[in-house]
Amino acid sequence: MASLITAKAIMSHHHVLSSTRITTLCSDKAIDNQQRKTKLQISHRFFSRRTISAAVINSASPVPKKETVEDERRCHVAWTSVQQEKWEGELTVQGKIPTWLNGTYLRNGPGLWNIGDHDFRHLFDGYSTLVKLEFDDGRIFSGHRLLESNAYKAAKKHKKLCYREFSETPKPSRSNFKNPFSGVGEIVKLFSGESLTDNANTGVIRLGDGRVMCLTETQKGSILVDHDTLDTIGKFKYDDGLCDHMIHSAHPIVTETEMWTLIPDLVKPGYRVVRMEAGSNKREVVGRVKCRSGSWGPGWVHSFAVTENYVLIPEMPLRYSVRNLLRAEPTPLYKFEWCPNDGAFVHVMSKLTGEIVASVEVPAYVTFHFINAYEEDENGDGKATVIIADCCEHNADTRILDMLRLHTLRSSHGDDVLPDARIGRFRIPLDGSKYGKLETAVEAEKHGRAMDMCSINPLYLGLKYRYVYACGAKRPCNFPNALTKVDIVEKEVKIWHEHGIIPSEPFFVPRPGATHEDDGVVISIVSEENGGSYAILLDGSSFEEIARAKFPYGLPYGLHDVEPQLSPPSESDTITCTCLGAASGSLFPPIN
Ligand SMILES: CC1=C(/C=C/C(C)=C/C=C/C(C)=C/C=C/C=C(C)/C=C/C=O)C(C)(C)CCC1
Ligand SMILES: [Fe+2]
Repeated sequence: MASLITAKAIMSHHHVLSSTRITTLCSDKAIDNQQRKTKLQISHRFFSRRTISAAVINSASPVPKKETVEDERRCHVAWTSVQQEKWEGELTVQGKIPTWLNGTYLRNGPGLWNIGDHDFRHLFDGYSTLVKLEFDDGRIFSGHRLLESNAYKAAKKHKKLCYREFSETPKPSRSNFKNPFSGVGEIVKLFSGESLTDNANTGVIRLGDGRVMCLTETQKGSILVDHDTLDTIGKFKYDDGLCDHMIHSAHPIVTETEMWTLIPDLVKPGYRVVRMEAGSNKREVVGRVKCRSGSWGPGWVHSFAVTENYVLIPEMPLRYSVRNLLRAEPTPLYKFEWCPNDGAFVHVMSKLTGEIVASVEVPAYVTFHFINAYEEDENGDGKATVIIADCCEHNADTRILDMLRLHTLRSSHGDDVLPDARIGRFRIPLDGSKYGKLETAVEAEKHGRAMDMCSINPLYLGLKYRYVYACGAKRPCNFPNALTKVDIVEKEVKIWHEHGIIPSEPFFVPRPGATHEDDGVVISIVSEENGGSYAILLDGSSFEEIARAKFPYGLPYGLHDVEPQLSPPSESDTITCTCLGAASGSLFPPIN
């Protein structure tokens, strides 16, 4: 590892370094003695200083004013593109990293929101940027790197958008402007997946066989990376005929032995539930569920949940819309439409047989991230009677999607504009009842009425659990600005916050040998108001700071860390934690 780390690099970031220090963009001047030996790895070609033109995204939105470079300077570093393609170096640690914490933490997210003079609209449009924290005997070696997706490479080459991103559509070429058949061509390109992006900016997983993959919601955006160098290895080639369906959940559920995911069917609205063995590239269809609502498209499935024996398939009233997928200009709900009158549902499929064992109507909901789910045996006879599934629920309010427009995020004036969210708890009876319940698990005021980007102790995946780590808020805010630990049994919340910060998804790493669910550390990367960034380690139990390590530059907000990937614990097993080695070592089964 040391040899890889020797190429430490420095960058000057115009948000980090004040004019009294280094003022040039992407300068190769040394920042301090330790970094003087470093080698710069910067690509100037692609990153330009520019005027930011904030675009109008829909008729319902007011016309945003044009931003200037000065505006961008003033905007939070969380919403500012990285200034170079890659960096690698050692961070100076304040505090003490636990000696058992060895291995690599990975985070994925959009980190570059402009090509030449064109600025993207939405947080989810940005090009995937991986960040790593390599914990080695109390030291942290870090780095970031843009993912070499075809979408990013083409944009870099042609200095323009070439694929359909979340809210952005490439402009038709001049020759196509007057071509009456170009619309048909666009439909073909969309349905063949050709025009869709492979910008895998959403999640990162480690498969049971050790391969590390970045993901977005297009299947072609499944890209293998080297977790050490952050090099892009190439496309993950699914060895099955299921790619025809183009889209899948961005959050598969991965264990040491298998991977589960959902593939929505846009033509015959429904979902395929698929399973892939560790070491294989072939997914098998375990079962299919038909949508219950009469709407044209299936509900959006960004994520879903599993228990020991079941897969939960959410059918949200926020539905894929083929019409909106095709539009050149984004609608208020981008590729989706809101159809609450057609009902909201949750389906439960047996992992073993693929049979649907429950399909219930529930109150309308909007969720992107399921937290966890488990089976409950209310009669005590060993037979599950109900499924509990928790998610970050946005009070059935779709405004959150539009709140994540870059213009809105960048023009924060201290107003309290973040719509409320809560931990939504589904109770799904397995007795054939028609209806399920959706309740608030913990009074939302306690976590600042913000709740998203969640994680749990990965050893409790699919099992009864007690603690949720997530981003919450200290109001007023326009984005979650605090880390929270929620005890969903005692209904208590701990908050960690510093003025002006935007923390990324907290990632819980259990301590080897732990006997309590919250015995471990929580890792997050924080973007600061002054343009800086640091990695933070909190104690999983007290939720107090253990250590932090400052980056020599500011990092933008990131979406997700590597997903949990542990075998469910059994009484006699010693479990090796494999969160990319984030906590290498042996863990004993947790005690409930
Ligand atoms: C929807 C289609 C696509 C893209 C989908 C993508 C990139 C979805 C990403 C969703 C994410 C990152 C959701 C995160 C939500 C976080 C929230 C709500 C945080 C709230 C904080 O308060 C394409 C792949 C472009 C193709 C067609 C369809
Ligand atoms: Fe996500």
